[in-house]
Amino acid sequence: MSSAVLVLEDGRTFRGTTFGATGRTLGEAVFCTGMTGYQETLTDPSYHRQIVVATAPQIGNTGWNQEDGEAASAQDPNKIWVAGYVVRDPARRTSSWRATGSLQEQLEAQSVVGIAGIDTRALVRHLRTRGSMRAGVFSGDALGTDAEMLDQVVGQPSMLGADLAGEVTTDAGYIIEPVGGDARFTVVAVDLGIKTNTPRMFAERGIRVHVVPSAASMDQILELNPDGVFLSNGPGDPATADANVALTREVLDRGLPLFGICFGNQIFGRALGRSTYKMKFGHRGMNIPVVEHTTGRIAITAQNHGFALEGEAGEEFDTDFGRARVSHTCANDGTVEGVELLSGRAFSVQYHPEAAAGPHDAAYLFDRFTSVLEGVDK
Ligand SMILES: NC(=O)CC[C@H](N)C(=O)O
Repeated sequence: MSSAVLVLEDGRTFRGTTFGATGRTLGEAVFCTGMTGYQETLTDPSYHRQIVVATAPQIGNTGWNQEDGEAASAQDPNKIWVAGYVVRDPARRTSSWRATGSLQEQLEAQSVVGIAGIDTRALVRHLRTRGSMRAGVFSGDALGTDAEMLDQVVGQPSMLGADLAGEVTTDAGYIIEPVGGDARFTVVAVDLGIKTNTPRMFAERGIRVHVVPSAASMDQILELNPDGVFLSNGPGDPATADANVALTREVLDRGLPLFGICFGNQIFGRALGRSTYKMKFGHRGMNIPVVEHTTGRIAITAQNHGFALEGEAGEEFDTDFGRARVSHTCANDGTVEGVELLSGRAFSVQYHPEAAAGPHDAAYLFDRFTSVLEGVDK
């Protein structure tokens, strides 16, 4: 272990030791409050270009396994997408019957630069006060004077305006067949950074999923004869996703059922005429309470987002596709967590009903979408 330093764009530095690979990494510093599920977090494509800070003080005790990778579209579902990892106290020993190695070994093998041994509580309080910001982790030959390192940190592009879905999407379309044979329905999932568990949630409900690249055209989608369309989660600024918004508008024009999550919620909202904005520090974790306004029910949800749709709790509005409403908001800060057409044919949420990792409170949304498919005459 040698020394490493985390440099934030406002000039604050945290000195610690190397964790994983040695070298340099740049990205947006964000914090995740999950107590578990670090393997799923590290492999989630939505974290592309972000340096993730774990608020849980000890990380790595269950090592690394061959089952929990969420990087669906990479050659290896265990591909680590985060730009860097910041922890306080790495586990010195791996303890899980599923583990095939340690977290440290995996970070090194995939050349992911991290830092350990810093006061992550002070860092998270700083990010909560000042907001997520550009950062860098430096160690080994990459170490320089504070001024030299800060120059590199502020020289990188901001997450605002970053168009990243094309960097994480699948190169070619692929199919996930339903569990137990015959498909009741076919859904085309637009891969903006889709996680491994999402097609599984459809497959468990008798749905065949065609996962298509983020740049798929409406014609390519229609050739697959879908009963509905799904918009996945993904990295970057939703304000850049104009092509996906245009595609969504075509899907809605045709009256095809639509379901979106996270980035997909932002794109659906934009297709309904709403705009998005960058949040101060976003929502990342597995314990975020969301209110559903039609039922008053609260779900504890898994989340990972830094942008949000404009809107108010329960608000109804006119769109080119009929009347719509803000269906869900966050119980912590009132931000929009879901929108839907009043017709019920299209809806989306800002969180992760597929969990992986996280609570399963919101899994019923996959059942709701299946009911929408059941009700549609093709
Ligand atoms: N998980 C996601 O889909 C994130 C969406 C978007 N990149 C955001 O940060 O808000």
